[in-house]
Amino acid sequence: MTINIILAGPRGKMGNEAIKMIDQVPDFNLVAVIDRKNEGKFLKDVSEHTHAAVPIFVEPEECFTKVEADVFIDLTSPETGFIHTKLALEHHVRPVIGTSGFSEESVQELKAIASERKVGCIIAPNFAIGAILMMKFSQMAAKYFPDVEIIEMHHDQKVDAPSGTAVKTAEMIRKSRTEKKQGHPDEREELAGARGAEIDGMHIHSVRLPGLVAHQEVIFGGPGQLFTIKHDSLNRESFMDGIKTSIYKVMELDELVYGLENIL
Ligand SMILES: NC(=O)C1=CN([C@@H]2O[C@H](COP(=O)(O)OP(=O)(O)OC[C@H]3O[C@@H](n4cnc5c(N)ncnc54)[C@H](OP(=O)(O)O)[C@@H]3O)[C@@H](O)[C@H]2O)C=CC1
Ligand SMILES: O=C(O)C1=N[C@H](C(=O)O)C[C@H](O)C1
Repeated sequence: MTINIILAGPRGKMGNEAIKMIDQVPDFNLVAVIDRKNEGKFLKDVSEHTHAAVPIFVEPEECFTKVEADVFIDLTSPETGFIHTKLALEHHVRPVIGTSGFSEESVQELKAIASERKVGCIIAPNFAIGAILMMKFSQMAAKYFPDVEIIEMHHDQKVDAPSGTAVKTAEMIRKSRTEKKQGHPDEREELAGARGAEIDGMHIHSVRLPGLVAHQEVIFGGPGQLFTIKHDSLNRESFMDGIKTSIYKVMELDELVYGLENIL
């Protein structure tokens, strides 16, 4: 079985790691990349094993029109990722999307296109198995601890805040938590943003520092006790098993799945 893959964002931190992973899986074949820069006609030195040169496309539409592929991976930015995903679905190339920051409306719009065209698609705010468990355990804990604060910490090159993982965590917690406006009823921010972002009365705090990769703590509080669930991605290899699993799984789907927890 050979799965032909197009990847967008090859010069990025994740794109680079994903190319190494694709190269190591005998079933996977990188057939093209989409990049807003094209310094050479072909992608050089990306692979010790890819024998054919991999063409670089600056125009995504041209890429999907000219190149036959089974799966499309996006690791860029939310606006670009959304445009790419739409194009991939329209060309019947199954998207596996790691790019974070898609709005709920964007996900719903893509879901409708995927269903209408019967094309598999996976959007995963986090591909690390430990992060998925952190979200699942948080969902379980929220049934007993409705008071919760989410603290996500990332490298200082991250453009979107809060992280896709933090938003997904809050969405999953929402399913089991009795809705509650947390903190003192008269609470006020003396400095705008002091209490972080809010989803259904839960607060999300975003920390950005050099030295960090991707980390999240979900802290639950109850009378006389605290309960903390924590996950750390120490490098980008932590996301690769999830991408690999998604590439195989998306081949069997005919609709959009949002979140890796739904395919594991
Ligand atoms: N789902 C998951 O498990 C994970 C998801 N992510 C997400 O993946 C995405 C990429 O992360 P990361 O690799 O760290 O980021 P990087 O900034 O390192 O890489 C992003 C790449 O996308 C390119 N890009 C950005 N905007 C555009 C655009 N408008 N058109 C074309 N290319 C563009 C950049 O090009 P240029 O260099 O020219 O700016 C760059 O090469 C982010 O959304 C991040 O949150 C990250 C880690 C794990
Ligand atoms: O930008 C990152 O690095 C990461 N982004 C994703 C997110 O926004 O949740 C996943 C992971 O946290 C790393």
